[in-house]
Amino acid sequence: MALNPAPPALLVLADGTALRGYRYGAQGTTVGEVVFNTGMTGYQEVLTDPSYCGQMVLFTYPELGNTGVNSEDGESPRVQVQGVIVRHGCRQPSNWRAQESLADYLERWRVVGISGVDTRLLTRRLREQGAMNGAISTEILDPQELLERVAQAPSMAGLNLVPRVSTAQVYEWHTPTPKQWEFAAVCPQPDPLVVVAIDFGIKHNILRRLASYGCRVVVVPASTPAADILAYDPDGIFLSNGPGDPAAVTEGIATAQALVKTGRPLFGICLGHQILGLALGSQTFKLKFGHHGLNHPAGLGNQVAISSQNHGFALDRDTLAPELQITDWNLNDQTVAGLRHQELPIFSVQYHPEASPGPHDADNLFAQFVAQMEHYRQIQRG
Ligand SMILES: NC(=O)CC[C@H](N)C(=O)O
Repeated sequence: MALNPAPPALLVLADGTALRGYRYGAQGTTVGEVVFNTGMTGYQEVLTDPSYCGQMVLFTYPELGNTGVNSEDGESPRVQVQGVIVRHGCRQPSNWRAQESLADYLERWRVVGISGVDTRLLTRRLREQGAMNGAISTEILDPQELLERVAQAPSMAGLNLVPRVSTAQVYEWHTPTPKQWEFAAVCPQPDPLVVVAIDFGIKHNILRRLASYGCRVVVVPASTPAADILAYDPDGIFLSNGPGDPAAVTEGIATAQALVKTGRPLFGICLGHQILGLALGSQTFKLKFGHHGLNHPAGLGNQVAISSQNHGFALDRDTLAPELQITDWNLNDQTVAGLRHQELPIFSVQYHPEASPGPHDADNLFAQFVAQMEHYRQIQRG
């Protein structure tokens, strides 16, 4: 039985590039910043990562959706991306864990996508000119008309998207990484360390790794003042990943400033790393096309970790506060990938140690956070 051909769809970029393809996901029109992701696996994790809020993801891997989607691999309870761009979108998945096809999943979450477009051409354009806004539509099929929609969209620089994705309620997280996927020694704790995680758009796998390392995790909204965080008497505070321009998250930066003064252990990932840097007086800038992939080398000296990355902004190495020491460079472009405070138990990484796209190289950072919290607790309890 022949499958009905998918209905037409149109993609335009802000520079006027227009490509025709087929609907892959929901009907409608969507506008956002287009970024390319070079990962060969993990599309479900990408699509549900709250850090992608406001962005349309162009997958450079040419075949998407083969393993479908399941109820376990989401990094948050919903699809977060603004749109999906693929070369070939599989409509009939085959995998023992598949519960739904990717196209149906996108449609269920009302996310507009396009397949059948030349993703190599688009990637080259974004590499040459930088990430830019774009639109996908299944209903506006005239390039000029769709381009007018793109022109109305705000630029990512200056956008605070954290309120769109942060939790409204405080909750506790208890679920560790499932046994069949666990790869590091887990230390069960009789008197668990208490971590308050500030949710700027937190990924489930960060919460799972903290639980796997024996922590009791209290997740709080991004707008929670420092005094309310300290009311939990946490052994450590975690600053999560999240979407948008870090410099626009002024409330989070002020909270981090207050927390730094307490001397408690702080650990930041991605947006959390940028917020810690900003809190200490450093500045951020927008990268040309960002880092979105699974194999970015990060390191210093002869130590290199293969890391998963997803960010469009970075801390400016020339404005780093003097008390911050660089622990990792992104070895592709020499941007700052990791920091440690010289005196206080504070450290952060621009990459994602919780992601395990094959390598688990950076998972030991969670052990490092735990060691700092244990040390802090010992000192406090004398
Ligand atoms: N994954 C993240 O936390 C991304 C941080 C920030 N939104 C950036 O694009 O740089």
